[in-house]
Amino acid sequence: MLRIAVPNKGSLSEPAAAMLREAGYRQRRDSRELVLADPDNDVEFFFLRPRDVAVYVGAGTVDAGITGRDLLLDSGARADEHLPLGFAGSTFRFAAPSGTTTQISELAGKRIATSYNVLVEQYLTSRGIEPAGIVHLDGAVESSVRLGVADVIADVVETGTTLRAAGLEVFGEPILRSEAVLIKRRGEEDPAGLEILTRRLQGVLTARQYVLLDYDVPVRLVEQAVALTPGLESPTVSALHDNDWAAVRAMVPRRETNQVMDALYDVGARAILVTSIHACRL
Ligand SMILES: Nc1ncnc2c1ncn2[C@@H]1O[C@H](COP(=O)(O)OP(=O)(O)OP(=O)(O)O)[C@@H](O)[C@H]1O
Ligand SMILES: O=P(O)(O)OC[C@H]1O[C@H](OP(=O)(O)OP(=O)(O)O)[C@H](O)[C@@H]1O
Ligand SMILES: [Mg+2]
Repeated sequence: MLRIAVPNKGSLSEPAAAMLREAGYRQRRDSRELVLADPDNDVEFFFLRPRDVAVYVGAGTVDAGITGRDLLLDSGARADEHLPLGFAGSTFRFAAPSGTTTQISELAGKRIATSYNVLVEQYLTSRGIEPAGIVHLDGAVESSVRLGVADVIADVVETGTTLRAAGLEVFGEPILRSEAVLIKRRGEEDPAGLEILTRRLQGVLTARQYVLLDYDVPVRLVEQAVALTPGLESPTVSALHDNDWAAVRAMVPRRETNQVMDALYDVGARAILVTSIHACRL
């Protein structure tokens, strides 16, 4: 049985469960369940704190896990990213009271509050910057400056709403771009079953990122139309009862759907239909 660690709480928990469910796995009904066996799929899920997932994977007591790239790198665990999962996207950034700090070099001699000490220390060391100290906090890091325990913070930023509410402003380049990732133990052969899990999750990613586009187009315009919808390998072109027309089917990136439909219509395609993909194996 493949043993998989999954976040039990926080921003990663719900979307991770949703993705696994879409990939055909059982997921817990009660958020207090700690372990869940899915014998039909030969896997077992362990619901752990998001920050601890990499620790268990690194120790080899579970075979794989879902966590954030930022948490993985901050953990220092002997675990590596295997597949980015496309949700819980965020950046990890420095921020300070609006208008007070504009450059990374100004961090020298400052007190920096964060929940991600390792990420911050590695970043500063690589640039030869010595802060006055790093204050470790568990959360609500944005409040630390107002409450006087730090001069600047380094924290997860998604929309920036929390920073603005605290009167803070980002400065410098992002320290890291993070998202949820599937991780495995470093330097070991892939455990049995990891390939199937990976292929299933890739199937969900593809189903989320692409739609299926069908349209009819006059035969003389097929080349012009398929240039707009090249598909992944090559689009399917089928004959229609009317010999002057052809039917085309191709996968199209979901976010480009409407632009592609407009362009196809301009070329002369008609009966343009969009269908969601429920699951796939490429
Ligand atoms: N607002 C957010 N948007 C996207 N990702 C986020 C956000 N907040 C946290 N994350 C990501 O979630 C992971 C941290 O999960 P964790 O559960 O420890 O914190 P949390 O989501 O802040 O939950 P809580 O603080 O309520 O326990 C990190 O990978 C982080 O990048
Ligand atoms: O840029 P935003 O969209 O505002 O999101 C970023 C905030 O979301 C998370 O906080 P969370 O609500 O989990 O609280 P926490 O700080 O206690 O972890 C994160 O730690 C940031 O504070
Ligand atoms: Mg949080």
